[in-house]
Amino acid sequence: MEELSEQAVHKPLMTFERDKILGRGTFACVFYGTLNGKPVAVKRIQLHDLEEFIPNWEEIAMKQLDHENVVKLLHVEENEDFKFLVLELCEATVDDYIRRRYMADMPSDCEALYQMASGVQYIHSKGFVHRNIKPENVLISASGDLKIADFGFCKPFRPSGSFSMSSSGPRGTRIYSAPEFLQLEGKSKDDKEKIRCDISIDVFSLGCMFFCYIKKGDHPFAKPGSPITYAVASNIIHGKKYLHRALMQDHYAYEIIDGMTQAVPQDRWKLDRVIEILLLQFKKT
Ligand SMILES: Nc1ncnc2c1ncn2[C@@H]1O[C@H](COP(=O)(O)OP(=O)(O)OP(=O)(O)O)[C@@H](O)[C@H]1O
Repeated sequence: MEELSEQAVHKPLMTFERDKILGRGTFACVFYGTLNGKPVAVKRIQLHDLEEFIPNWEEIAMKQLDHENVVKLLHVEENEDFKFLVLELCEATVDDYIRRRYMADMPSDCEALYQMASGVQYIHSKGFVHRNIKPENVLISASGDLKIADFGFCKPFRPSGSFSMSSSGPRGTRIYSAPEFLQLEGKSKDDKEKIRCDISIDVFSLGCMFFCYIKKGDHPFAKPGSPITYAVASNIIHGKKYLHRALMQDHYAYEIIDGMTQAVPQDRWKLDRVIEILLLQFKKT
């Protein structure tokens, strides 16, 4: 009895405001809230959207992650209907920034790319592949730091770096997905299970994002000046890249983005190399 009351005293106090929605995703709604009186973001996930016999990798991964460029999970609660992930509060997404909806001071482009690459490299170092890197899933903190978020689609990978695609294929927007990932669409569950992908699918998505970040919304697989449409996914599959039409070849990021968006996974740059070059560039400026 005494133990119970002690637990009750120490249980963190979480609140959230139903009318203060910070964002919505396919499976969750994120509210402004507090944890022990401090401002936080509360991601509310309907329990029936979580598959019963499949581990909840979002929660498992986030509990293990602690890095300045990864959104921190502070607390988890559950009731009959919902799971609540209490997250460090951020101000906006990279999508808001590239669409010019977020106008606060930001780090230099080079530092921003470095931060995003460091976050993804850390996630890989902990044995997880994110699989949904896109501008909506990188958050901006009040101090202007970039943080990788939304681990709803992440998975652990084997020491070889590979993982099976099982029932999954691209989710939501497909314009940041690697070609091998897009090619899973329409395949049967059995065929998907035979296909192994590796962590370089995150590198591909991050490379596309780097370009969008620098060019404020353009895409390396979209014809410059034309709207980013479904044609992008087809261009990714067929290797139609328009990097040289939109970025000078002597721009420090040209070679990096080109290396990260190679069609063949084995040819794609590793994040160590990306980070090394960004650091050198960063020191020059
Ligand atoms: N920690 C946070 N601070 C502020 N806003 C946040 C935070 N986490 C999420 N958001 C907002 O909520 C939106 C949806 O969150 P999230 O991407 O985690 O949901 P989801 O349902 O998993 O999305 P998806 O459809 O990409 O799978 C984000 O794009 C962002 O606008």
